[in-house]
Amino acid sequence: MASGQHVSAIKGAKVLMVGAGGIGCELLKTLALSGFQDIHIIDMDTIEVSNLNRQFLFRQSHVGLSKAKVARDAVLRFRPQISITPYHANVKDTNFNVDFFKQFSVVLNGLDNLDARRHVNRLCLAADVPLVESGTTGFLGQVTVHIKGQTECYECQPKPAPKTYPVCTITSTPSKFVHCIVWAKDLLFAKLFGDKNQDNDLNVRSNDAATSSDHSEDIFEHRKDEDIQQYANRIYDHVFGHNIQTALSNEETWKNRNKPRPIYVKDVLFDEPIQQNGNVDKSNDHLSSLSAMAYLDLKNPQDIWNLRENSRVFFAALKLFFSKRQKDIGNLTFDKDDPLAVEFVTAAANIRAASFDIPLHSLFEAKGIAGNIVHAVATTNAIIAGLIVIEAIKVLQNETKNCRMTYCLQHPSRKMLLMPVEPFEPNKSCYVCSETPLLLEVNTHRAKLRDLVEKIVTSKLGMSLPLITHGSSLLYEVGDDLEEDMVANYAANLEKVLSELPYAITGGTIITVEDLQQELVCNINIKHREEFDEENEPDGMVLHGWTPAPAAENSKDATDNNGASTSSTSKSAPDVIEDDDDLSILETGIETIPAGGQKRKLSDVSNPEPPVDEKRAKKIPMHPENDDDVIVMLEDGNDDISKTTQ
Ligand SMILES: Nc1ncnc2c1ncn2[C@@H]1O[C@H](COP(=O)(O)OP(=O)(O)OP(=O)(O)O)[C@@H](O)[C@H]1O
Ligand SMILES: [Zn+2]
Repeated sequence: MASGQHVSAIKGAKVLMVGAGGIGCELLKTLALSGFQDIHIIDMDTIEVSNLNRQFLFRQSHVGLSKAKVARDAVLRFRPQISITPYHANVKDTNFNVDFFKQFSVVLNGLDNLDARRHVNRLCLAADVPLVESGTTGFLGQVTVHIKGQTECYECQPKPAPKTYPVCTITSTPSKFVHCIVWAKDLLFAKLFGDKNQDNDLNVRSNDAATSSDHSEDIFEHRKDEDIQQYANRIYDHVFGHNIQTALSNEETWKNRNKPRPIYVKDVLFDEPIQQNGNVDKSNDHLSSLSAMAYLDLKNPQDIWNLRENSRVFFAALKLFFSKRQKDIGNLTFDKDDPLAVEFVTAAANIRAASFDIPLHSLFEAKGIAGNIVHAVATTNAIIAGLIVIEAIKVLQNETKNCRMTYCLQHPSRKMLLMPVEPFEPNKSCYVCSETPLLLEVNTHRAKLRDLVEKIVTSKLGMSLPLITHGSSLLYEVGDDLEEDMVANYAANLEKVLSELPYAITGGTIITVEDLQQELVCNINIKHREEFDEENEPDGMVLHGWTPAPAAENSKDATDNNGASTSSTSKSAPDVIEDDDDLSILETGIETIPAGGQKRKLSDVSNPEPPVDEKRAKKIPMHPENDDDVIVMLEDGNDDISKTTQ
């Protein structure tokens, strides 16, 4: 039962919700039913069919409409007296500035990507508004509370780095299906359909220079007037036959490994007239329905195709791309929502798997691995939304000491499914919420200002509207209202190496990087360094004191999820207490949390890396049930795992 104090805190609150997806729909409903009267919602998306299974405020007829607006209308139907203000917009838009944030009593995030989360964190710090942050991945979830000066900010702790694999495992010695998927998606698919100028390690290297396929770079080019089937055969024989044969010549590699088997078209489709493999004209012309499975009459995506079927899908998909989606070729990146791309990648991964004697997988499974998909669990979203509201109410009543970060586990640990943890104090060396300077090692005679802006300021520090100064001189700035000569001046600076800028950046220089919208200011100490390791330091510069986050959050920032992150899923499956059937769920209601509750943190739930601070090492024991089954990856730069529900 809510006390009078709760009621007035709730009624007087003006709340900003960011994200009206899986968590957001649950959250809006719970806020409305809890008595909140003034709710603002920002969401940039429109409703998709795939949202309907769990985003219960939306119906089929809403597909294509703004999530924020439809969510408002749906809730007003059962709470017509409250005020809900929707914004169909990106929270990074400049009109959502510090003044906009200042009007709210608390901000509640139901987002699905780090880029937006970091942005909101910074605005909340600048506006001094408490933030309740959340995320879910399948059965796992978390709610954390961030109050300026009192608790950690969202960026005080390192975020999980994307799971990566050694290049040689992918190109030469795969041992798991996921390696074949990465090869098919990031190398073969990218080579055939993506940007031709991108580096690509598809070709294996041979000890014998004469047979090295580095010489056959143009093998992947579709030659003018070449029949598509011939082209497809050539590619097939090259990547599954010739390249494997070449790899076999590196005998050292196979001393302690099973040798792969080269596979050629003639071995697999020996009795099939080649032309029948690609009667693509039967296929429907509508892009979204272009499907190799459809015209090969393969119906069940959960079937595991044999080598021959995979080969037929490979040819059909490749031919459909070249005959029906010619315009896309050269611009494609793998998209889990592109059925033809999924078919191609599944087939190619399976053929490679067959070559390396790795068990084949169904399209359904392959899509899950390739798209970093962890199936969403509506109940987790509902639990997390409830916890967000509980924490928000504590924040509104200034009961900061009672706030808890709560982790929702997949299996009970010590009879608990919900694990509350006392929030930590701000990290004194966090460059976002403290003023600790960063250190950048860079070759100031080689790196250009453009490198600094793109590799550090934008991608690592997550600044949208940066301004770079050295002493009192302005080196670079972004904005709509800049004068023409300034724009030209900054454009010229971008192309200059750091030591040749009008106000030279050299070893010992301190530059200031600022984001005007986020009101974030960072000082960066520059340290000149001559050499960088190409493999381990590909940026040619190293930033210290920065919280690493998944690379290039490019997809729907890209593609995806509500949150708890990727690789963490595999590493953080909580301990299963097998004999514990009668689980009890620890109540985390405002009244029931023991003051000074357990000070321990499931750092692995949100962070697969070892705890930075020894204090944090008191983790709840965990072990993945089966590491291989839950592996997910982020090579494509997606910051988070995506999820779907079947
Ligand atoms: N920068 C942003 N500004 C505004 N809204 C955002 C921003 N980034 C993400 N969102 C919103 O956050 C919500 C996250 O919800 P959710 O994780 O359920 O994703 P989804 O896109 O609805 O579903 P799925 O990714 O599983 O298909 C989405 O509705 C998305 O539009
Ligand atoms: Zn911080």
